[in-house]
Amino acid sequence: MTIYFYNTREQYGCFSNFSYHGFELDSLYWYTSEHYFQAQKFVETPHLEEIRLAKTPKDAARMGRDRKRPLRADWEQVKDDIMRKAVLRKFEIHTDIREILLSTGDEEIVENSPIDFYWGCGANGSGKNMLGIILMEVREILHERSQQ
Ligand SMILES: Nc1nc(O)c(N)c(N[C@@H]2O[C@H](COP(=O)(O)O)[C@@H](O)[C@H]2O)n1
Repeated sequence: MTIYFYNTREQYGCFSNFSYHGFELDSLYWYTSEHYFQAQKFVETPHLEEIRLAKTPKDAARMGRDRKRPLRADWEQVKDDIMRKAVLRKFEIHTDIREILLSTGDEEIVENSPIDFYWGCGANGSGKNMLGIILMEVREILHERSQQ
């Protein structure tokens, strides 16, 4: 049965990038994977630190999407790998949610976002669901590691 997630307060909310599962990555501490993802839009500029320290993941997303801050030129080419890196780190570090991810077995995982047709499935289910796909990739990596 397909596993849907979106709101951090609902079942499987830990799969959302907005869940408070912090980690160290690139020698810096990140409150959430959303903070990390949004800040990477501005590498080598002061906006990275500004977003890293955003009070909430919602603030980090708002700041990262605000085009008053110039987006790095290669963003479309690198964004999927940046998301992979952040999501893998999050589930490597936090044993409790790693177990939740592994407990989903081979089920399809879908970010049930009514507005996001890239990372989620969008309002009518036709979205790419890239975050769900990345979560399934990370699950596979962690499952293989757990068998070694
Ligand atoms: N909770 C939540 N609210 C939204 O408005 C969203 N769009 C999402 N989806 C997440 O947004 C992040 C990507 O943002 P960009 O638009 O590419 O900057 C990513 O974490 C999606 O999972 N979630």
